[in-house]
Formats: sequence, structure tokens, C-alpha cells
Amino acid sequence: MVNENGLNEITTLKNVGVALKQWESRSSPPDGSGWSEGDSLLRHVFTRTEDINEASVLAVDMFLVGVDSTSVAVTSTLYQLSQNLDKQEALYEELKQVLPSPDTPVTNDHLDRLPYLKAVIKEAMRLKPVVIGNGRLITRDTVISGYQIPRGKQVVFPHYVISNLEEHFPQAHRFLPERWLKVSQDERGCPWLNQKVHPFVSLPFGFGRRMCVGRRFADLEMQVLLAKMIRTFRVEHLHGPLEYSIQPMFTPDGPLNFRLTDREGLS
Ligand code: HEM
Repeated sequence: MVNENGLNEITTLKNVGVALKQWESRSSPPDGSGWSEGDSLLRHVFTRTEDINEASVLAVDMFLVGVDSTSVAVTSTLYQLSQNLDKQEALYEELKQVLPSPDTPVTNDHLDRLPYLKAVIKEAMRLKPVVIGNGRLITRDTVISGYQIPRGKQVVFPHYVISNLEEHFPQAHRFLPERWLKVSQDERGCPWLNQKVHPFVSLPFGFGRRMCVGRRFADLEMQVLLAKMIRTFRVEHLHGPLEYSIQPMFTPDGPLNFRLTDREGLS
């Protein structure tokens, strides 16, 4: 269906690609190269492919994996911090030490000195991974943990299930960023502190050749945004606990009416 702007209505995933390709090609550079400095990655791909399937996959990737994933991860982390105000205070204290004022631009050097911030993000992604599982198509007969998997079958790595098992994370249902910190000798008695975490039991970005290519970028975005927000505001959610649901990212389900209170005004 074509709308009043002469573009396809976005009614299917494929139409997302068709519509974007039309939009991108409306103003090609006059030199005929189809590509000039400053152009978007999307345009770059569209000038090189006539394959609308490829274009559609890219278009959906841009919206879903490039934007939604990170915003849902930040939202979910803020929600967890609003439900665990003692952890939010601990994060604020760390941020106050490293960032002299809420307006301080966040640099790499600051991020290197914010272990609790990183632990908070890891813990939010463990407790409620944005992508709850990954699939792989088995390309040759394989044995995994004693199970024979024939070629052509699909297997799923259920992040959400595995990262919430008590055998891997004591008190798995609790939001405990401290479990990701290196701790001192005298704190070692605590079951969820100084754990040796198996490297495969929390993989929010997947693993292997097809793991998330945006991981470093997403991590940086989340760290900077959360550092700025928690350094500036106390974040509360006063409308009761929220369930999470798959939409298709795993996200708190409900109106997220956060109350942000400027820390400067707090005694
Ligand atoms: C918190 C944010 C994000 C999470 C939790 C996340 C998670 C994931 C996961 C679980 C996969 C599948 C990995 C696998 O199969 O082993 C994936 C793939 C991918 N992600 Fe992300 N992602 C995030 C942000 C981003 C961003 C910001 C971008 C782009 C800038 C991005 C681009 C991609 C792409 C292109 C793939 C497909 C890689 C491939 O199939 O080779 N992601 N992501």
C-alpha cells in the first residue's frame, strides 16, 4: 500500500526494508556514486544491494537490535535500581567520588574507575536479560553434554533460565551487583560475594562468531547514560512492582512512571 508521501505503508517486516530503501534513494548524491561522506550505513548498504530481503533484515536490525536493545537494558536497570534503593545509593556514592559534579563530562578514565556501575549493569542483564535466549542451527551431527543433536536441528541457549539458576548464582532472584565485584579477604564468607562465575552462565550478548557486534558500543552507551542519570537524580518507581514481558525484548511491562528527584536538592 502506498501512502500520501509516496512511500510504502509499513505493514510487514519486508515493507520496512522497501520503505526505507525508497526513502534513502530519494536524494542520491549527484556524482552517481550513491555514497558520500557522512551518509548513513543504511544508505551505504542500499546503494550496493538490490536484495530487498537483505535490506529488510538490516532495517529491522537498525530498529530492534541497534536501538530497542540498549534502551530496554537501560530502562530495566533503572527499574531494578528503583526497587533496590540501597544499591542505587551505593552507585551514587561511587559516582560522587569519581564525577565531581553532575555536569562533569564522562570520560574513559572515569569509566575505568566505576566498577560498581559495571556490576550494576551486569547484574541487571543477568537477572532480566534483554534477549532471553539465542538460537543456533546445527550444521553437522553434534554431541552437546552427552546429547546427540542431528544436523539441521535448532538448539536454544536460554539465557534467562540459566542466569537465574540458584546453582550458578546463590540468591539468584535478588538484585546483588556485589556478586560481580572483586572483594577483600574479610568479605569472603558471604555466599553471593566473590563467587567464581562460570563464564557461560550469563551471556546477555551471546557468544562466539555471531555474538553481538554492538556490545562495546551498547556497554558504553549504558554506562554513560546511567552514570549521568544516577549522578544527577534519585530514581524511584512508586507504582507497585512490575512484571517483565517479552515485547520482543524482555522488558518491564507497564507504564514506567519514574520519579526523578534532583540530588542537589536532597539533604
Ligand atoms: C544492551 C544492548 C544489547 C544486547 C543485550 C544485545 C544482545 C544481542 C544478542 C544476544 C545477540 C545474538 C548473539 C548470538 O547469537 O550469539 C545480538 C546480536 C547482534 N547485535 Fe546486539 N545487543 C545489544 C545492542 C546492540 C547494538 C547497540 C547493536 C548495533 C549498534 C547491536 C547489533 C547486533 C547485531 C548486528 C547482531 C547480529 C550479529 C550476527 O548475527 O553476527 N546490538 N545482540
